[in-house]
Amino acid sequence: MTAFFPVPADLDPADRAAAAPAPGQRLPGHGRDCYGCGPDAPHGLHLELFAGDGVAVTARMRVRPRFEGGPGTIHGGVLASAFDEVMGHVPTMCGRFCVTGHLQVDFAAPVPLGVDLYLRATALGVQRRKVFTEAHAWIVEPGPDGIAVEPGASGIPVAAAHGLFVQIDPASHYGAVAAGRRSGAQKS
Ligand SMILES: CCCCCCCC/C=C\CCCCCCCC(=O)SCCNC(=O)CCNC(=O)[C@H](O)C(C)(C)COP(=O)(O)OP(=O)(O)OC[C@H]1O[C@@H](n2cnc3c(N)ncnc32)[C@H](O)[C@@H]1OP(=O)(O)O
Repeated sequence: MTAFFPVPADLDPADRAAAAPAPGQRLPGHGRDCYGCGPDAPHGLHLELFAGDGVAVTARMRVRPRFEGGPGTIHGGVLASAFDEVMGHVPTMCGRFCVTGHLQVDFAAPVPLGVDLYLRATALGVQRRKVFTEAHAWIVEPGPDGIAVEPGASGIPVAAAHGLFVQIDPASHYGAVAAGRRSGAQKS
């Protein structure tokens, strides 16, 4: 799979925060209405997120009919959103809250509707407020509970992604957004 993503040579290592959830622990997500991870988002992805080893986050997702792009296949933007969400949680494993500055996806194979996807995202390193990430997605067999588990040898790699996430202070960042909304922007 070809990818063009400039990664600075002088990144600092991304250290796992002492308070990060243990590997395998379900992550709570960050908002019930979040398009990516919120259980109450009616059209959302309903990603289930888990802490991985080191500074890694994994996710599983069923490709619902409402995610269609080309006939019978996932919309590329939906897969990009899934990568955004799983990589967006990686900085939290380092105790940082970040927003997406740059997101890049390489699509390697079509993803049929109805399959289960497994995603894994890791940190490549940090530089000041920037956290560089990469992620991969596989089609996997459903697990015992009916949804995807870690890909074994039978996992089919379908896409990869890179991201640059920028650390913010949530109160001031979202406070400024809310102030802008009150001053006239409409939420539809
Ligand atoms: C209230 C409750 C909170 C509760 C929290 C609970 C925990 C939850 C846990 C986890 C959840 C996370 C899951 C989320 C998943 C989804 C994430 C999304 O989809 S986020 C939506 C899309 N993204 C945006 O809307 C950003 C919009 N952009 C901005 O706001 C700004 O541009 C921002 C913050 C990204 C940067 O602005 P500046 O003014 O603060 O900083 P500057 O100086 O411009 O950039 C800092 C560094 O980053 C580089 N940079 C910034 N943008 C870049 C870009 N696009 N490409 C390359 N470099 C970039 C700059 O060159 C600079 O680098 P140098 O340190 O100087 O080397």
